[in-house]
Amino acid sequence: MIVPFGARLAAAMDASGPLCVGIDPHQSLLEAWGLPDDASGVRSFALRVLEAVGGRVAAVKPQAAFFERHGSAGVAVLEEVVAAGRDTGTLVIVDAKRGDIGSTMGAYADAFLRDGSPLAGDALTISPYLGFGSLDPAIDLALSSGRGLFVLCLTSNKEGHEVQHARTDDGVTVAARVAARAGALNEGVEPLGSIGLVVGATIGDAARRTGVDLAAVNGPLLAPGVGAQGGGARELAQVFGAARRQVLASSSRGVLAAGPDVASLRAAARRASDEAAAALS
Ligand SMILES: O=C(O)c1cc(=O)[nH]c(=O)n1[C@@H]1O[C@H](COP(=O)(O)O)[C@@H](O)[C@H]1O
Repeated sequence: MIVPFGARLAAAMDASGPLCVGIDPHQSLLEAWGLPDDASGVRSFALRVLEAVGGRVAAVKPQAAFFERHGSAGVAVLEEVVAAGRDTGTLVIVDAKRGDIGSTMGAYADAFLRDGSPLAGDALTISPYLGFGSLDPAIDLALSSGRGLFVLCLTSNKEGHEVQHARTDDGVTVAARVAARAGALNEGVEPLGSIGLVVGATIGDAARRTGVDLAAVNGPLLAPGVGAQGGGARELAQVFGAARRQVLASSSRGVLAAGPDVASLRAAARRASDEAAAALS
Protein backbone atom coordinates (compact mmCIF):
# COMPACT_ATOMS: atom_id res chain seq x y z
CA MET A 1 0.00 0.00 0.00
CA ILE A 2 1.30 3.47 -0.88
CA VAL A 3 1.40 5.81 2.10
CA PRO A 4 1.01 9.38 0.86
CA PHE A 5 3.83 11.85 1.40
CA GLY A 6 1.72 14.09 3.66
CA ALA A 7 1.08 11.23 6.08
CA ARG A 8 4.73 10.17 6.01
CA LEU A 9 5.90 13.70 6.69
CA ALA A 10 3.42 14.19 9.54
CA ALA A 11 4.70 10.97 11.16
CA ALA A 12 8.33 12.00 10.63
CA MET A 13 7.73 15.41 12.22
CA ASP A 14 5.98 13.76 15.19
CA ALA A 15 8.91 11.38 15.64
CA SER A 16 11.88 13.67 14.95
CA GLY A 17 10.69 17.28 15.17
CA PRO A 18 9.82 19.83 12.47
CA LEU A 19 13.27 20.35 10.92
CA CYS A 20 14.58 19.87 7.41
CA VAL A 21 18.34 20.14 7.01
CA GLY A 22 19.36 21.62 3.66
CA ILE A 23 22.32 19.97 1.95
CA ASP A 24 23.83 22.95 0.14
CA PRO A 25 27.49 22.31 -0.71
CA HIS A 26 28.43 25.95 -1.35
CA GLN A 27 31.93 26.54 -2.64
CA SER A 28 32.75 28.46 0.56
CA LEU A 29 31.55 25.59 2.77
CA LEU A 30 33.57 23.02 0.82
CA GLU A 31 36.61 25.19 1.40
CA ALA A 32 35.83 25.61 5.09
CA TRP A 33 35.46 21.84 5.42
CA GLY A 34 38.83 21.27 3.69
CA LEU A 35 37.21 19.65 0.66
CA PRO A 36 37.93 20.21 -3.02
CA ASP A 37 35.43 22.21 -5.08
CA ASP A 38 34.57 19.28 -7.34
CA ALA A 39 32.17 16.34 -7.43
CA SER A 40 34.29 14.30 -5.00
CA GLY A 41 34.20 17.17 -2.49
CA VAL A 42 30.44 17.53 -2.87
CA ARG A 43 30.06 13.78 -2.34
CA SER A 44 32.12 13.78 0.89
CA PHE A 45 30.22 16.84 2.12
CA ALA A 46 26.73 15.46 1.46
CA LEU A 47 27.47 12.00 2.84
CA ARG A 48 28.94 13.60 5.96
CA VAL A 49 25.72 15.56 6.49
CA LEU A 50 23.70 12.37 6.07
CA GLU A 51 25.93 10.56 8.56
CA ALA A 52 25.27 13.34 11.06
CA VAL A 53 21.52 13.82 10.66
CA GLY A 54 20.12 10.83 8.73
CA GLY A 55 17.41 9.12 10.77
CA ARG A 56 17.47 12.00 13.28
CA VAL A 57 15.58 14.78 11.52
CA ALA A 58 12.30 14.74 9.61
CA ALA A 59 13.81 15.58 6.23
CA VAL A 60 16.88 16.58 4.29
CA LYS A 61 16.84 18.81 1.25
CA PRO A 62 19.70 18.53 -1.22
CA GLN A 63 19.83 21.69 -3.34
CA ALA A 64 20.29 20.46 -6.92
CA ALA A 65 22.15 23.55 -8.16
CA PHE A 66 25.17 22.85 -5.98
CA PHE A 67 25.43 19.38 -7.52
CA GLU A 68 24.64 20.47 -11.09
CA ARG A 69 27.44 23.03 -11.07
CA HIS A 70 29.82 20.08 -11.25
CA GLY A 71 28.19 18.68 -14.39
CA SER A 72 27.29 15.04 -14.91
CA ALA A 73 29.63 13.91 -12.12
CA GLY A 74 27.77 16.21 -9.73
CA VAL A 75 24.40 14.93 -10.89
CA ALA A 76 25.61 11.37 -10.28
CA VAL A 77 26.49 12.43 -6.73
CA LEU A 78 22.99 13.89 -6.30
CA GLU A 79 21.56 10.53 -7.35
CA GLU A 80 23.75 8.76 -4.80
CA VAL A 81 22.74 11.22 -2.08
CA VAL A 82 19.03 10.81 -2.82
CA ALA A 83 19.38 7.02 -2.45
CA ALA A 84 21.58 7.26 0.64
CA GLY A 85 19.20 9.73 2.26
CA ARG A 86 16.21 7.50 1.67
CA ASP A 87 18.17 4.56 3.13
CA THR A 88 18.53 6.45 6.42
CA GLY A 89 14.75 6.64 6.74
CA THR A 90 14.81 10.44 6.59
CA LEU A 91 12.58 11.95 3.92
CA VAL A 92 14.43 13.47 0.96
CA ILE A 93 13.10 16.67 -0.60
CA VAL A 94 14.92 17.36 -3.85
CA ASP A 95 15.18 21.13 -4.12
CA ALA A 96 15.29 21.63 -7.88
CA LYS A 97 12.53 24.29 -8.18
CA ARG A 98 11.47 22.97 -11.57
CA GLY A 99 8.72 24.63 -13.61
CA ASP A 100 7.90 24.52 -17.32
CA ILE A 101 5.03 24.23 -19.76
CA GLY A 102 2.88 21.19 -19.11
CA SER A 103 4.36 18.80 -21.68
CA THR A 104 7.92 19.52 -20.55
CA MET A 105 6.83 19.46 -16.94
CA GLY A 106 5.89 15.85 -17.64
CA ALA A 107 9.54 15.07 -18.35
CA TYR A 108 10.64 16.81 -15.14
CA ALA A 109 8.02 14.81 -13.29
CA ASP A 110 9.47 11.60 -14.76
CA ALA A 111 12.93 12.63 -13.62
CA PHE A 112 12.08 13.65 -10.07
CA LEU A 113 8.88 11.83 -9.13
CA ARG A 114 8.69 8.50 -10.95
CA ASP A 115 9.43 5.23 -9.15
CA GLY A 116 12.79 3.94 -10.28
CA SER A 117 14.18 7.29 -11.40
CA PRO A 118 17.55 7.87 -9.69
CA LEU A 119 16.66 11.52 -8.99
CA ALA A 120 13.31 10.76 -7.36
CA GLY A 121 13.28 11.45 -3.64
CA ASP A 122 10.17 11.77 -1.50
CA ALA A 123 9.23 15.27 -2.66
CA LEU A 124 10.26 18.02 -5.06
CA THR A 125 10.18 21.82 -4.95
CA ILE A 126 8.44 23.31 -8.00
CA SER A 127 7.59 26.71 -9.41
CA PRO A 128 4.00 27.59 -10.41
CA TYR A 129 4.96 30.78 -12.22
CA LEU A 130 4.21 29.37 -15.68
CA GLY A 131 0.66 28.93 -14.39
CA PHE A 132 -0.51 26.51 -11.70
CA GLY A 133 -2.11 24.29 -14.35
CA SER A 134 1.31 23.70 -15.93
CA LEU A 135 2.14 21.65 -12.83
CA ASP A 136 -0.56 19.04 -13.50
CA PRO A 137 1.80 16.28 -14.71
CA ALA A 138 3.87 16.64 -11.55
CA ILE A 139 0.80 16.75 -9.32
CA ASP A 140 -0.63 13.62 -10.94
CA LEU A 141 2.59 11.67 -10.64
CA ALA A 142 3.33 12.84 -7.10
CA LEU A 143 -0.10 11.82 -5.87
CA SER A 144 -0.09 8.44 -7.64
CA SER A 145 3.42 7.53 -6.44
CA GLY A 146 3.05 8.64 -2.80
CA ARG A 147 5.37 11.60 -3.27
CA GLY A 148 4.93 15.25 -2.41
CA LEU A 149 5.43 18.67 -3.91
CA PHE A 150 6.39 22.00 -2.39
CA VAL A 151 5.03 24.75 -4.60
CA LEU A 152 6.74 28.15 -4.33
CA CYS A 153 4.18 30.54 -2.81
CA LEU A 154 5.72 33.26 -0.62
CA THR A 155 9.45 32.82 -0.96
CA SER A 156 12.10 34.02 1.45
CA ASN A 157 14.02 36.20 -1.03
CA LYS A 158 13.42 39.95 -1.13
CA GLU A 159 12.47 39.97 -4.84
CA GLY A 160 9.65 37.43 -4.54
CA HIS A 161 6.96 40.02 -3.84
CA GLU A 162 7.22 41.44 -7.39
CA VAL A 163 5.37 38.40 -8.69
CA GLN A 164 3.81 36.83 -5.62
CA HIS A 165 2.09 39.94 -4.22
CA ALA A 166 0.80 41.07 -7.62
CA ARG A 167 -2.99 41.07 -8.01
CA THR A 168 -4.84 39.30 -10.76
CA ASP A 169 -7.87 40.74 -12.62
CA ASP A 170 -10.23 39.76 -9.82
CA GLY A 171 -8.07 41.45 -7.16
CA VAL A 172 -6.75 38.22 -5.64
CA THR A 173 -2.98 38.07 -5.18
CA VAL A 174 -0.95 35.54 -7.14
CA ALA A 175 0.23 33.95 -3.88
CA ALA A 176 -3.33 33.57 -2.59
CA ARG A 177 -4.34 31.93 -5.85
CA VAL A 178 -1.42 29.46 -5.64
CA ALA A 179 -2.33 28.67 -2.02
CA ALA A 180 -6.00 28.16 -2.89
CA ARG A 181 -5.13 25.75 -5.72
CA ALA A 182 -2.93 23.71 -3.37
CA GLY A 183 -5.66 23.77 -0.72
CA ALA A 184 -8.21 22.42 -3.19
CA LEU A 185 -5.92 19.46 -3.92
CA ASN A 186 -5.47 18.72 -0.20
CA GLU A 187 -9.10 19.17 0.79
CA GLY A 188 -10.30 16.63 3.33
CA VAL A 189 -6.99 14.74 3.43
CA GLU A 190 -5.94 13.51 6.87
CA PRO A 191 -3.61 14.16 8.60
CA LEU A 192 -1.99 16.40 5.96
CA GLY A 193 -2.19 16.66 2.19
CA SER A 194 0.83 16.01 -0.03
CA ILE A 195 0.80 19.24 -2.03
CA GLY A 196 2.75 21.63 0.15
CA LEU A 197 3.82 25.22 -0.22
CA VAL A 198 7.10 27.03 0.25
CA VAL A 199 6.56 29.93 2.64
CA GLY A 200 9.72 31.63 3.85
CA ALA A 201 10.34 32.11 7.56
CA THR A 202 11.44 35.63 6.71
CA ILE A 203 8.22 36.98 5.17
CA GLY A 204 6.85 38.72 8.26
CA ASP A 205 3.14 39.46 7.85
CA ALA A 206 3.09 38.90 4.06
CA ALA A 207 0.61 36.01 4.29
CA ARG A 208 -1.95 38.31 5.91
CA ARG A 209 -1.21 41.16 3.49
CA THR A 210 -1.58 38.92 0.45
CA GLY A 211 -4.70 37.15 1.73
CA VAL A 212 -3.02 33.74 1.91
CA ASP A 213 -4.87 31.46 4.34
CA LEU A 214 -2.05 29.12 5.35
CA ALA A 215 -4.13 26.88 7.62
CA ALA A 216 -6.66 26.30 4.83
CA VAL A 217 -3.91 24.81 2.63
CA ASN A 218 -4.12 21.63 4.72
CA GLY A 219 -0.70 20.66 3.45
CA PRO A 220 2.88 20.96 4.63
CA LEU A 221 4.55 24.37 4.65
CA LEU A 222 8.28 24.27 3.95
CA ALA A 223 9.81 27.26 5.71
CA PRO A 224 13.31 28.06 4.46
CA GLY A 225 15.09 31.12 5.77
CA VAL A 226 15.68 29.69 9.23
CA GLY A 227 19.21 30.38 10.46
CA ALA A 228 21.46 32.08 7.88
CA GLN A 229 18.69 34.28 6.41
CA GLY A 230 17.66 35.51 9.84
CA GLY A 231 14.55 33.43 10.54
CA GLY A 232 14.38 32.29 14.17
CA ALA A 233 11.81 31.17 16.70
CA ARG A 234 10.10 34.57 16.83
CA GLU A 235 9.80 34.78 13.04
CA LEU A 236 8.40 31.24 12.74
CA ALA A 237 5.71 31.94 15.33
CA GLN A 238 4.86 35.28 13.70
CA VAL A 239 4.65 34.00 10.12
CA PHE A 240 2.68 30.84 10.70
CA GLY A 241 0.23 31.50 13.55
CA ALA A 242 -2.64 29.03 13.35
CA ALA A 243 -0.87 27.00 10.64
CA ARG A 244 2.02 26.10 12.95
CA ARG A 245 1.45 22.36 13.01
CA GLN A 246 1.92 22.20 9.23
CA VAL A 247 5.38 23.78 9.24
CA LEU A 248 8.63 22.07 8.33
CA ALA A 249 11.35 24.60 9.19
CA SER A 250 14.34 24.42 6.87
CA SER A 251 17.91 25.42 7.61
CA SER A 252 20.97 24.88 5.46
CA ARG A 253 23.96 27.08 6.33
CA GLY A 254 22.69 27.53 9.90
CA VAL A 255 23.44 23.83 10.48
CA LEU A 256 26.18 23.24 7.91
CA ALA A 257 28.40 25.95 9.41
CA ALA A 258 28.93 23.61 12.38
CA GLY A 259 30.74 21.05 10.17
CA PRO A 260 32.77 19.18 9.21
CA ASP A 261 32.73 17.43 12.60
CA VAL A 262 29.85 14.92 12.66
CA ALA A 263 29.04 15.39 16.34
CA SER A 264 28.98 19.18 15.96
CA LEU A 265 26.71 18.97 12.93
CA ARG A 266 24.43 16.61 14.79
CA ALA A 267 24.28 18.93 17.80
CA ALA A 268 23.53 21.95 15.58
CA ALA A 269 20.68 20.09 13.91
CA ARG A 270 19.32 19.00 17.30
CA ARG A 271 19.36 22.60 18.53
CA ALA A 272 17.66 23.89 15.38
CA SER A 273 15.03 21.16 15.58
CA ASP A 274 14.32 21.82 19.27
CA GLU A 275 14.07 25.57 18.64
CA ALA A 276 11.68 25.07 15.75
CA ALA A 277 9.58 22.65 17.79
CA ALA A 278 9.33 25.15 20.66
CA ALA A 279 8.43 28.00 18.31
CA LEU A 280 5.78 25.97 16.52
CA SER A 281 4.19 24.20 19.49
O1 LIG B 1 12.66 26.08 -1.92
C1 LIG B 1 13.53 26.39 -1.10
O2 LIG B 1 14.03 25.54 -0.38
C2 LIG B 1 13.82 27.81 -0.88
C3 LIG B 1 12.76 28.69 -1.07
C4 LIG B 1 12.87 30.00 -0.60
O3 LIG B 1 11.93 30.76 -0.64
N1 LIG B 1 14.04 30.40 -0.06
C5 LIG B 1 15.12 29.57 0.08
O4 LIG B 1 16.14 30.01 0.62
N2 LIG B 1 15.04 28.28 -0.39
C6 LIG B 1 16.22 27.38 -0.35
O5 LIG B 1 16.54 27.11 1.00
C7 LIG B 1 17.95 27.10 1.18
C8 LIG B 1 18.31 28.19 2.17
O6 LIG B 1 19.61 28.03 2.61
P1 LIG B 1 20.16 28.78 3.93
O7 LIG B 1 19.86 30.23 3.76
O8 LIG B 1 21.62 28.46 3.91
O9 LIG B 1 19.45 28.16 5.11
C9 LIG B 1 18.56 27.26 -0.19
O10 LIG B 1 18.79 25.97 -0.74
C10 LIG B 1 17.49 27.96 -0.98
O11 LIG B 1 17.50 27.65 -2.37
